Amino acid sequence: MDWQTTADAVPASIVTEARAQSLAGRAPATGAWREGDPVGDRRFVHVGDVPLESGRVLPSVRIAYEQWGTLSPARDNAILILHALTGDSHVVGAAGPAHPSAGWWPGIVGPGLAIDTDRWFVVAPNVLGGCQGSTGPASLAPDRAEWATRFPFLTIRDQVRAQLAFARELGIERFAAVVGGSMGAMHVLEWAVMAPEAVERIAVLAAPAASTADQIALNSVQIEAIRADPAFRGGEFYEAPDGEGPTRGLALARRMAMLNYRTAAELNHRFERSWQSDLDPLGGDGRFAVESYLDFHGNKFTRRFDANSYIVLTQAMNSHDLGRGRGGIDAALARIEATSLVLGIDSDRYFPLPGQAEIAARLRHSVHGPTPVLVSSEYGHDAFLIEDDAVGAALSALLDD
Ligand SMILES: CC(=O)SCCNC(=O)CCNC(=O)[C@H](O)C(C)(C)COP(=O)(O)OP(=O)(O)OC[C@H]1O[C@@H](n2cnc3c(N)ncnc32)[C@H](O)[C@@H]1OP(=O)(O)O
Ligand SMILES: N[C@@H](CCO)C(=O)O
Repeated sequence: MDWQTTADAVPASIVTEARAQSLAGRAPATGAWREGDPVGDRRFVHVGDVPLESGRVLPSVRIAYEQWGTLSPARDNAILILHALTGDSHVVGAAGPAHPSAGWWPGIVGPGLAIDTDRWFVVAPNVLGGCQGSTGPASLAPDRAEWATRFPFLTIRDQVRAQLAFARELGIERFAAVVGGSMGAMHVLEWAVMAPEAVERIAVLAAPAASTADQIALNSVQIEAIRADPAFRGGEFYEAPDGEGPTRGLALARRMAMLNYRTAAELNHRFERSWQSDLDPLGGDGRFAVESYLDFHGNKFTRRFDANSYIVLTQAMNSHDLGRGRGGIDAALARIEATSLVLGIDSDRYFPLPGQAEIAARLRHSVHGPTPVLVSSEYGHDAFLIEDDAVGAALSALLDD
């Protein structure tokens, strides 16, 4: 199938009754993109049924994506970018009616940047289970009602299987590079093992070879924060009579996650002990600036994300184990043939450096030898989204190899 002609914007006429009500003014129960919403730069491909590791089959899967640059006649200049937990296909570009947030990697992808769109054809799909256009819990199942709690448990490998089908639909047999940070890097590792013939280079930024007990624990309390919100209704909140979704639980999960993504040093340095209001501590509400910062990010997040999607994607991250069924992590890493970049951040308390050191030590074709490229940053895990100079230089070295 021709990649240019498979892109089909969902017709505006496909508007569910529930969505029509929310468009008519009722508060939306989810921050997910839904049929009938503005499409913006999104394109869609239908990849059919996706068989899952669990033995179930997810039918009629749709993948949303965006693209930049021009695919060469030989189709040999494509780069696949895979986003982190709460990212989406909007890697670069403005916020607007179709995109609640501006692009998340504007300093890395674009003309003249590390991933130079004058040279490379860049394509970025929204992950399976996500909520910005790809099939996920807020999408309509074949019976035209939301999947909600009927949506299956997904693994990182299930999501990569959908991405492989997506690449086939685009007609791209081999990527010059598959690049991702955090959850996206878990997908990158699986690409390198599941489809070595389709991957020339990989960039693994700030992720482990397998989620550790500590990481699973940090993730699981966030899931529980969502489930404890009465408005979660066991996951069946899309048709709630009052239109309310589990925004309190989702915002709390995001606040907790932000503490994994940033560092004590940054928060202490940036906010000190300052109060949010000039009136504090004498007549204000006792709120510290750092609390306000977390509230801000928690609340903003609920406007762009779906609580069921957050659970599905977090569980997928917990499932991550490159060595499962492959004789262990070392054996799986030894199978990787791609030219590789592994990057870690010295202050990352979510996916700490030893996780990347384990990967780098086992890869045979690393552009920087047996240790990860080290990014020194105060920002912690989120540094892969913020430290454009260091991350860009490492990516340039990989792509010039
Ligand atoms: C790979 C992916 O795709 S992940 C998706 C991208 N990630 C996200 O969007 C996560 C949410 N965003 C973030 O975590 C960050 O904005 C990053 C990582 C993208 C960039 O980090 P930074 O540039 O350091 O932004 P920072 O965390 O300081 O947030 C800035 C916001 O906090 C607000 N803020 C700062 N202090 C306070 C405070 N005391 N009270 C309330 N709000 C505050 C600012 O007004 C600013 O608002 P804006 O986003 O509307 O401009
Ligand atoms: N800020 C990133 C961190 C997770 O990698 C996100 O929200 O997806």
